[in-house]
Amino acid sequence: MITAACLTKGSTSDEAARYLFRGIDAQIDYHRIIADVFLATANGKTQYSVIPIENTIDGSVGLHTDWLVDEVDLPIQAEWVYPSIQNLIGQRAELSEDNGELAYDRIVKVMSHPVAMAQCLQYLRKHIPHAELEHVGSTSEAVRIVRDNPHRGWAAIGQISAAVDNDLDVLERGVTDHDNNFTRFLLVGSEPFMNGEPSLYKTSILITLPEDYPGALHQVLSAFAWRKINLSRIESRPTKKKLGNYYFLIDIEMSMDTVLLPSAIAEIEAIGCLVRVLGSYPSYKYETNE
Ligand SMILES: O=C(O)C(=O)C[C@]1(C(=O)O)C=C[C@@H](O)C=C1
Repeated sequence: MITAACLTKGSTSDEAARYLFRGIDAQIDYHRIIADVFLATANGKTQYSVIPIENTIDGSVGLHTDWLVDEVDLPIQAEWVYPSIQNLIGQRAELSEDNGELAYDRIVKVMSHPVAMAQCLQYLRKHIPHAELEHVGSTSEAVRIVRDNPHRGWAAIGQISAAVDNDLDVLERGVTDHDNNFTRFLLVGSEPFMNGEPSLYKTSILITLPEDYPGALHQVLSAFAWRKINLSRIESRPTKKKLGNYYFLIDIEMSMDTVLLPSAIAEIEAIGCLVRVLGSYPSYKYETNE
């Protein structure tokens, strides 16, 4: 059996974890905030942590990236994408007109995870502009708070499974501002992970450029370019040491066990860059039978 830490039961992370672990005997250990999800594995309580890292609409999740890079030393062992379908959840009887139609004006507060909320901002602005928006640790926590506070005009943005588990109604389905909304998740931990045939292998590295070296980033990229190594993402994040200082996170579409990649990294180190390998791992596509 494998063990994995994840955000609260009924969250998008929970559904995504169950998808990755399908067919595997896995025990999921739930936590209210992402710091505790990381720490469960860092402190040896679970083998893995399930981390949402990037969303189609809202982009990279900065806080989670910073934890991965600065706070723990847990290699990435897999990545996968999972659809992020958000719904407006609450008590239908309390929040609808006599004819059963949703009464947006009765909703005084909407709660959700900041990333889930960000995926629905245009919807909220259009239909419930008067409501207070409140961020909580996960979408499922938002649903639970709404359940525990009936008759106050509160609603949550979250998963259908959380509505069912908490005896609440799905007031409106699919309220994200764009279709095809997916979240990319990472599985981090010290042991390799495989479940089925990955669509490709990736390696993620963190690069700190030497100071006062004009064209350093250009040289880094050219080490990959002339070897025809495909990069799928490059992102800069502040080092938090000095305004204007950044490190670069690069996702490479290649496993570390090739001759090419270690030689590219050696070339980058030779110009004075610091390179940290965050993991070399299988990448899984989302496949549905529907
Ligand atoms: O709150 C949840 O349901 C989560 O799993 C968190 C989270 C995130 O942090 O990115 C994960 C995916 C969703 O797209 C929105 C929120």
